[in-house]
Amino acid sequence: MIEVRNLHKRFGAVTAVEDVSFSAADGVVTGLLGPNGAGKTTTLRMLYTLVRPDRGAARIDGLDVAEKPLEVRRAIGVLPDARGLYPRLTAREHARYAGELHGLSGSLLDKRVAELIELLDMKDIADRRAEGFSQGERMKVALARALVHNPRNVLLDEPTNGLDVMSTRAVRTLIRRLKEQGHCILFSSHVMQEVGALCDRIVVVARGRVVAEGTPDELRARTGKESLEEAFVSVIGTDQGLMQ
Ligand SMILES: Nc1ncnc2c1ncn2[C@@H]1O[C@H](COP(=O)(O)OP(=O)(O)OP(=O)(O)O)[C@@H](O)[C@H]1O
Repeated sequence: MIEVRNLHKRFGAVTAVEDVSFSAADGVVTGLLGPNGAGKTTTLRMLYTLVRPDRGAARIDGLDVAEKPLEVRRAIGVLPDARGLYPRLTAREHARYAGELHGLSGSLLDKRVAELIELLDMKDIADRRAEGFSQGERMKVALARALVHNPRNVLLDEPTNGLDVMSTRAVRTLIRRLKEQGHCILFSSHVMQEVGALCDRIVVVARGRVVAEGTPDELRARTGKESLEEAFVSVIGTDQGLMQ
């Protein structure tokens, strides 16, 4: 469960996030949708304790991100915007290393890593070094690393960015599975089709502010638009940066 209340963050003269509030419940896929520069990544970075909010608060499973950063990090799995892999480690070694950092070991870790390799369809790359991996392969490794400790809350920054159709489908299937298992999933995207295909609730952000929030049906009803696409354009005021 993620609760964000009145978050603010400035970088010098740039206000990246201005009074952002929303909640993301367990067993629900919540999408943070907005054009480039809207403040999605900065919001996620505050949630995963990389950036300290100037004002406001965020809680993950009741833990305040500024007061309990270590506990928060244990309760979340993060796919950050920079996927940085170690070129000399294999896909399996990446997942194992992340698991060890979370205190997993022995047969429990072996089993979990094998499960993720199966789930993410990574068998053919599992024991290859990451050097030279394609974008989709890198994404799968980063996802395995994010999920190895079976975190209750999963934060994904643009998880399907640059993926082909098959890899996008694999990521969508994984997200649906996590939802069925009761995880809280928050993902950011600037692609409205992606958010429309996956999300139960959508938080629309533009220029650092939440401009609309609700289920796809609620957003359509509120704007009086038949398609979700038209509803988004209506709340943001432009379709710039929201189409793939
Ligand atoms: N470390 C930083 N220093 C200075 N400005 C920053 C920093 N991080 C973000 N910003 C600025 O804050 C604003 C919001 O950026 P952010 O990355 O949060 O947007 P976003 O919605 O994730 O965009 P995108 O879809 O392009 O990733 C932008 O104007 C960006 O240039």
